[in-house]
Amino acid sequence: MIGAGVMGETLLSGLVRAGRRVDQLLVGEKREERAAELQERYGVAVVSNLDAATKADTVALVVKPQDMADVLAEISSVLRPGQLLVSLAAGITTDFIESRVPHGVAVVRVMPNTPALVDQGMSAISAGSHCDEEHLVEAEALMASVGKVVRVPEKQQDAVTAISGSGPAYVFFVVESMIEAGVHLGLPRSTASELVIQTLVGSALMLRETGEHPTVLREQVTSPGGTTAAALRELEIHRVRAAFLAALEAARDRSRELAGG
Ligand SMILES: NC(=O)C1=CN([C@@H]2O[C@H](COP(=O)(O)OP(=O)(O)OC[C@H]3O[C@@H](n4cnc5c(N)ncnc54)[C@H](OP(=O)(O)O)[C@@H]3O)[C@@H](O)[C@H]2O)C=CC1
Ligand SMILES: O=C(O)[C@@H]1CCC=N1
Repeated sequence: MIGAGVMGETLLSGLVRAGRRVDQLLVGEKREERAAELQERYGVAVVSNLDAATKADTVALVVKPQDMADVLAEISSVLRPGQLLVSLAAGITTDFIESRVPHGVAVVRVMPNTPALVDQGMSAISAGSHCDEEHLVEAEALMASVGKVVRVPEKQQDAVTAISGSGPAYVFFVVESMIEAGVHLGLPRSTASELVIQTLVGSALMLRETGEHPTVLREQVTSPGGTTAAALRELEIHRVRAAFLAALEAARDRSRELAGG
């Protein structure tokens, strides 16, 4: 693994929880303090990027999109055909990577998300042009250590990034907003937090376990002339639905821009 920040460490911790042998993992990390932290926390060997790329059959690239070109320039000379590069970077296309590494290196683009930290991640994967089924299965197995995995055509990855990649942030934003509103209504902050978090978890499980359309579930809560109808009217007046559409379009567009630096 090259790049062990928020997402890299999330994946690393998941691999360790899933029982991957730590002696088969290598992390490329330059900062000494961070290297020591990772070594102590997971017992994983922290090496140079070149070392990691030389020794590993599969290299997960978990650096920021803006650092990807530099990292590829650094490791390209030791990469070989058949080796698998799994990129978790937003916006970076398989073309971008393939044009910077030796011909025949297999590339898989992945869009993960942070609920991977509690093994409830959502990853979408897409094959590059030198990728066979075995490479895809390998990338799938990697991401399945931390949650659910789907295959998508690469042209959908910017939209996926806007939905599930960035999605946890929108959910946390809604949670924050509801807790603050609860405090405004006079609830102690701890009570408001507990109510909101359990409501979120319960609603999420209902969606998954009933398989019902969210509209049906929302209608079940909305008694005629009641409290929910009054609240939803305000959300419509404040154009929350339109705001979500604009927000997701902005995220998709930013993903498209990122490969350009
Ligand atoms: N956070 C998220 O929710 C998600 C992130 N992603 C993708 O994951 C990638 C990483 O994001 P995130 O973890 O949030 O970002 P972070 O900034 O937390 O992590 C990036 C890491 O890469 C390291 N790094 C930078 N340059 C190099 C280098 N040359 N060699 C080795 N390591 C290097 C950084 O080290 P240092 O701090 O020392 O510079 C840092 O630890 C991004 O491409 C992002 O698009 C995808 C989906 C979700
Ligand atoms: O904000 C970002 O760019 C990254 C990609 C998806 C989630 N975090």
